[in-house]
Amino acid sequence: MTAEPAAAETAAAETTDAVRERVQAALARVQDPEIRRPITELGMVAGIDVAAAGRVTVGLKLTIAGCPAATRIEQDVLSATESVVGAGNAAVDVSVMTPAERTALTERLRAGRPRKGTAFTPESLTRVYAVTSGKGGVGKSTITANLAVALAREGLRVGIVDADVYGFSIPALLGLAGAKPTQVGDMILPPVAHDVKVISIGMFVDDPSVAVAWRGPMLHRTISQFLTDVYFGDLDILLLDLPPGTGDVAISVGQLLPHAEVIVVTTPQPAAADVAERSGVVARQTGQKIYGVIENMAGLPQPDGSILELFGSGGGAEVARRLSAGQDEPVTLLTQVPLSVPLREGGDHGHPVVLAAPDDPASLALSGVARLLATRSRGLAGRRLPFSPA
Ligand SMILES: Nc1ncnc2c1ncn2[C@@H]1O[C@H](COP(=O)(O)OP(=O)(O)OP(=O)(O)O)[C@@H](O)[C@H]1O
Repeated sequence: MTAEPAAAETAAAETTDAVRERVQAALARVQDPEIRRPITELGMVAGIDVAAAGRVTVGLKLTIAGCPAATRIEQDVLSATESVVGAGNAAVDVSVMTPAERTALTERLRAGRPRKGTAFTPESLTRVYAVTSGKGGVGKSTITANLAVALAREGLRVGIVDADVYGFSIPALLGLAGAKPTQVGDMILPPVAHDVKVISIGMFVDDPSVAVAWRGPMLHRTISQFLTDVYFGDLDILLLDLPPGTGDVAISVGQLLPHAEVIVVTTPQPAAADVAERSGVVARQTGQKIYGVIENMAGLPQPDGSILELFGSGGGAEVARRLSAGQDEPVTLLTQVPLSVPLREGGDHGHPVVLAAPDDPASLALSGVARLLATRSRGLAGRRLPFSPA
């Protein structure tokens, strides 16, 4: 009988194809941790070889040699393959993309956007908030980091641009101290922490005193590059941590992101209201809208239930009141974040308080603002309307 071997061969071939298909489906669930897209969409699966004995070897192409996420991706590919063919029956053959493959990847990620364009145009669906303060040390970076993480926890796609040239503390606040972005061709992949994509001036300078000496044009170029060359993908919300005060960065952000809305952080000290108000006024002069004020370091709850107003009271409401003067829409005081030891500790350990201690009063205040931002629609600020005046 000749029919039997032929049928057996067909069955074996079908099995091979079926195994390959199932492995392919399993690999489609493996994400590149930096790009956050399935590796199958990124051209990172070079092949799936199913040997006669059912052993499967997956060819994995890393974007660059020494890719920081290499071990994790390789392990995820192995686990995904083993979930189909069983432990011990899978192997991963790792290589690196050729320059041409890398270019194809970056083109695909740019999705037709011109090489030098930013994804964050006024027409884009990403809401942009610039967090600013009149002076340093009022907790602006801590608030930015916690808002970002709380927004990501709400299921939003969130990125942070840390443009605080004098105190780029966002990486450390999110547990990314020392992290460096991966460069794929002319594209920069931002490190990810707690589901938030982060890019910071601090990731590009080894000596912090170097960046502090940067002046307007250099700062402008750097922020512009962050907005064009960094692959954030489709974001729901981009937060910018601005340097305190009213300097060059605020002006650059006004030019590069005219639709950004500003959140002013201040302390309860009425004496700090002047400088906080000024930072808002400058933002407004550069064409941005002020969304609201956050008062940080409000009263410290005491064991007996009383509140110790270490930094006085009323500063946040005062700044909101002054910034509302002459405006059609009042600027609101979004929340008062109390002084909190867990908040400070969370920052020191790179584990934001909204995750580490979600029931802490500071977490509740910040999560409340995050929910507010999460449910706001993009609005029309800075957006070109689809008609022109007659
Ligand atoms: N509500 C709070 N309770 C306790 N500590 C706080 C609170 N907010 C901020 N801090 C602490 O205050 C210090 C300054 O905070 P942070 O670095 O966020 O300020 P900043 O305004 O971003 O400063 P700069 O602009 O100078 O970088 C940090 O040690 C932080 O942990």
